Amino acid sequence: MSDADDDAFIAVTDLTKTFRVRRRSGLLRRTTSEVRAVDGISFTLRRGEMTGFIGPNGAGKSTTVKMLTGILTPSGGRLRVAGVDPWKERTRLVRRIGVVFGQRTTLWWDLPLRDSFGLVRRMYRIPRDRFEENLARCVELLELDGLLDVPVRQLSLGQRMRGDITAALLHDPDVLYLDEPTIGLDVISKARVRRFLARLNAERGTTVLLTTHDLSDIEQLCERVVVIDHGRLMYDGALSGLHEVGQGERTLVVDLERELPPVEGITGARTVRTEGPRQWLAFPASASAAPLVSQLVAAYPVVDLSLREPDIEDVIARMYEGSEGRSPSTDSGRPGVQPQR
Ligand SMILES: Nc1ncnc2c1ncn2[C@@H]1O[C@H](COP(=O)(O)OP(=O)(O)OP(=O)(O)O)[C@@H](O)[C@H]1O
Repeated sequence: MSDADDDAFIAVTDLTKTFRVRRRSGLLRRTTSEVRAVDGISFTLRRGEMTGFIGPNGAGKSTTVKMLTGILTPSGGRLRVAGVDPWKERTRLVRRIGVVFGQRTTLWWDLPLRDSFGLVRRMYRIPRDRFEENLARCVELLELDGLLDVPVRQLSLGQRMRGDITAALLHDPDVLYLDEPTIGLDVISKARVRRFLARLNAERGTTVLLTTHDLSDIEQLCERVVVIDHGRLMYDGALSGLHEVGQGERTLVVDLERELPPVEGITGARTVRTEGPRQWLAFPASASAAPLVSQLVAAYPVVDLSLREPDIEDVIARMYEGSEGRSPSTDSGRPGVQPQR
């Protein structure tokens, strides 16, 4: 049996990363301090799992992904990705992983997409037939037809993102790290990218670690979510459990015919804000909106309605409230607020 068949395809154990930062203090003096970007996190991913990796800005997500890809060396702990130590065997690992950063492209700005892909083929020494087959598949599923001869600089954000995803997959990686793959995309482009990723995971069994601030990316793609903050593991479990732990709330935004006192008497909801004829009603994320809507429409002159999902920052903030007074991590490395997997 190869290491790739092991249950823990990616194993992160007590992983730590500290950076030494030099700061000017006063006119001439400089002081050195330490930033603990990743502070003893542990989790494992099985082969073929698609997992959300989330946390607020500065939580340590990128630093963790950089260690998983071998770009950064850990300060402590252990790491295995597809049986390989990323930092020590980076060149071996590179063939097994693909990386997509939503905020910057790995494509050549002045070259048409086709030429960028050709360079990727040479870099990874991908056999011609394998390359052609993978490219044709991505072009079809990501709807890149007609864009292959366009220079990258002329592509829209959504088109460029689909190009980046293709470039990351041409060498058939076993693991794909995606960092904000839907950031700035319109609804249609987002849907296209999500559909593609779901299919990739289902058909090819690609192990995917998805970093995003968009909770609906996670909702549509991942059953499991790993949350970190201040470099520490806050939660590892089902997305539904995260809502429960974080007591996530959804909001119904209601436009009434005219300005009225705060809406009341709607079972399971409470009015949290009013602004002219518009009112915001919060209710538990796990509850259905349908009964609230019927009660509202029966009792109030409703002109329009829309639903707002909780965002990741909200949910994490609530996790903190829920675990107030407790350390984010228990001795086992699992947080007090974390459910069992
Ligand atoms: N090269 C570096 N030198 C010093 N500090 C760093 C370095 N890289 C990251 N940090 C610090 O480490 C912490 C974690 O940063 P990281 O980029 O991993 O967070 P993140 O969760 O990816 O945030 P974001 O969502 O904003 O991208 C932050 O405090 C950041 O300032």
